[in-house]
Amino acid sequence: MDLKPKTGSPVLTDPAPINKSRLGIHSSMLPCSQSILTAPRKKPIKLDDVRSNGWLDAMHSSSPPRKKIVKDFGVEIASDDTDVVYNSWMVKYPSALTTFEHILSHAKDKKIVIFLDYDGTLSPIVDDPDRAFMSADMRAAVKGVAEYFPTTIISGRSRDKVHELVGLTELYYAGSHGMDIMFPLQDTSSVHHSSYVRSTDKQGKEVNLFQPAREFISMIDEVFRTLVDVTKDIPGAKVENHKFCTSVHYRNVDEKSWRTVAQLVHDVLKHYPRLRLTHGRKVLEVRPVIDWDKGKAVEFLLESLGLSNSDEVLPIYIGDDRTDEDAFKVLREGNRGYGILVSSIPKESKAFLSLRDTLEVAEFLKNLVKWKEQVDKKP
Ligand SMILES: O=P(O)(O)OC[C@H]1O[C@H](O[C@H]2O[C@H](CO)[C@@H](O)[C@H](O)[C@H]2O)[C@H](O)[C@@H](O)[C@@H]1O
Repeated sequence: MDLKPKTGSPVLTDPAPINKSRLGIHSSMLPCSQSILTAPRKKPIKLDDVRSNGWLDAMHSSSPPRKKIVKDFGVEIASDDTDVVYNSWMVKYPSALTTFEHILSHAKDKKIVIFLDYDGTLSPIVDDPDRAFMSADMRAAVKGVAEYFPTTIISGRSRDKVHELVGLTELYYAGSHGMDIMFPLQDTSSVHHSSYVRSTDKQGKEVNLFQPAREFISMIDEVFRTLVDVTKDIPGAKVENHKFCTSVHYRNVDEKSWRTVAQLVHDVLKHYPRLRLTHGRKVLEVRPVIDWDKGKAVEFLLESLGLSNSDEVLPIYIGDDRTDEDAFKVLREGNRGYGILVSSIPKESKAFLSLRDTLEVAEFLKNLVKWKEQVDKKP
């Protein structure tokens, strides 16, 4: 895998907009038989102006309100009918709760491995990123699955921050969109990466640390400080430093100023050809131009944990964000496991299944635990 930083202009990779004609197309939910949906991607665009390069459009479509989604289907639908739209979308992305038995039939004789995104998956989206807490019920559900199945949280946040928010020691953490992975010491001779080092975790236990963007730490810190400075007069703008990437939030910025935010970030990035921009939920994410994302992190972890044999292992990845699409894609294209999209609105995705919100995520995790307890009880 090529981990060398590439140079060139930052390129936006926005997902395809929702295509009404795709609604209602039934696809089998079997990982091995479902056709691959290749969302058309925008061509790389030179970053000159945030309106012409698509940044603003992407900002408006990020985490859109329900009304806007309905409009995007190209038809005027009374709000009561949005459930009809959601239900037809679910033909393509069935609920992981109602198809639970089906998932289990694929899990038979296989080891389930769980990957969980944090924001929007384990904690509901809230205005203040510092107050995105998990409920006690969710924490218990995550603790439960981690007791039975190898479980990793893969977040855009820094590893330390997401560990602090989740507060559990019995699982693994990958921060900065998978660019900072801590995993247990074991025989790593099968791992084809040399970029991991020995380290110790918070409990003083020896672990492996994989940080493919290590050389970018000081650059990210510099950009973080610049972004804080240039956005300081924009009410509501918030910049976070995640060590290997940095985020500029505009959720609490007046929509009239979104263009200014985008232009400021764009102007800073012009000086950093080795950094690129991606879009999250009302957040602009600046990260190194390296061939690494949540999908690569999933592959790396499966390999590092000795779980890469797809005949014996069933990975399940649950996430809500555009960055989770990279992981869904890896599972779909590798014909293994299930990507589960958390969304209460219809959204084009590479996931196989869906869950409506964090409450359904907790229910799904608890169902897995109940099932495993029953299986283990059987003589
Ligand atoms: O990969 P994730 O764990 O989903 O992290 C992605 C981003 O999540 C956070 O921002 C999002 O959640 C906030 C709290 O609900 C919300 O206020 C914000 O609008 C969302 O974009 C986090 O703050 C970002 O840094 C992460 O990149």
